[in-house]
Amino acid sequence: MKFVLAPDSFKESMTARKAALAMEKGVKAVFPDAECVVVPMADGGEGTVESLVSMTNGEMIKTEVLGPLGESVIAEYGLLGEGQTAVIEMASASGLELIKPEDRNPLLTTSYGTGQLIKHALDKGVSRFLIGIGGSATNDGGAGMLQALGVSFKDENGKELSFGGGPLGRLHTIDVSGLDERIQHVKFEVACDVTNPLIGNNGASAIFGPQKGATVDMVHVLDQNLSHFADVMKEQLGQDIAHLDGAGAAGGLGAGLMAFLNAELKKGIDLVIEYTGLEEQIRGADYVFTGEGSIDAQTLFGKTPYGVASVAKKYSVPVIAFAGRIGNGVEPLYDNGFNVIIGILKGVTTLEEALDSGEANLAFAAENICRVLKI
Ligand SMILES: Nc1ncnc2c1ncn2[C@@H]1O[C@H](COP(=O)(O)OP(=O)(O)OP(=O)(O)O)[C@@H](O)[C@H]1O
Ligand SMILES: O=C(O)[C@H](O)CO
Repeated sequence: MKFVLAPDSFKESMTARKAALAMEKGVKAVFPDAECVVVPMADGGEGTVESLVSMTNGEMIKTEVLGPLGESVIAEYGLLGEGQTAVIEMASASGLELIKPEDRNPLLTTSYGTGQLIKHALDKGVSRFLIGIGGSATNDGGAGMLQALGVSFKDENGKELSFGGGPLGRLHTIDVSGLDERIQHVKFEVACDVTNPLIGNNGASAIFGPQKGATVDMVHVLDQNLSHFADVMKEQLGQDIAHLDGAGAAGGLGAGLMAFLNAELKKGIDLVIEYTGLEEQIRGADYVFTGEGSIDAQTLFGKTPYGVASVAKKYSVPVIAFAGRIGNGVEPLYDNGFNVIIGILKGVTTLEEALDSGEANLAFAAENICRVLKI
């Protein structure tokens, strides 16, 4: 009997790998000879690097880069087991969590450190990048990342623009002649957390500017600046990306990646499914176990267990989903590949206790499900 164990992390309780191993423990208690394939999942956001690195026996690489305010930070990225693919979460170098709330200012913050991570991985000889974008402190259209890779953004006096979403309003000339030439030979795939366009009422500045410290006036300036950036890109590079889905992700880093690095933006979960080879594992499996901290009405909108269940549905493999918390509105999941949704708690406890006992509770729930399967 073959089980594919493909949960996401249970936030603040266990990583995806720990959750998968807890499931394995439960399965083995009932079916000691079962084949268990552990596939720690993620949706392109937090935990993606860790899951893909552990799945492929890759390595984590740490390096010093410039943080969002130009300070020095130690960021990390993953090199997958085959040695050809780098997996980078932009938030590691340019994330909101790196700055104290009172210091957040998207007029000043830069994505430069993300570009330095890309450069570091190019030096290791990779030919493919998976970049998770979101959770950024920045609103610079990816200009900082591009500066780190050799692109020059000049004002009308020929002076290089300083960092941040503020100076972009003075952009006059884009010079791509210094762009790292290795870029032409590598493929960029981007796991995007949102589909917002670059500018306008639904754009990067209006929707995500405030969480990065922008006041109402700053949002206005930032939006105008990104709009100017888009005009210059259109005029000088022939790239019209301002209204494309995802161009506004991570303060417009989505736009910069598409326009300059020819990157393809995809849903994070779809990329993780592809990179983990989940589909090949599920084909021919008897059961798929998935799960996440919370399974609720949002799960249907592209969350990890939904992605896993969609693949299983294609091959008619039954799916059992485990959750710490089951919210309202999960019924549509039963028509979308989920056969069963199980809450793992044994009884009423505090959240703290529940989070602490996650692995034991999940293993016990998985064991009990297997006991049902065995009847
Ligand atoms: N072991 C657990 N037992 C009980 N509840 C849990 C457990 N682990 C997580 N949770 C609940 O799930 C919540 C986190 O949900 P989840 O892991 O799905 O993250 P999310 O932020 O909802 O989703 P995403 O990571 O996709 O944005 C926690 O706040 C907690 O309420
Ligand atoms: O970083 C951000 O701006 C948000 O997570 C949306 O991508």
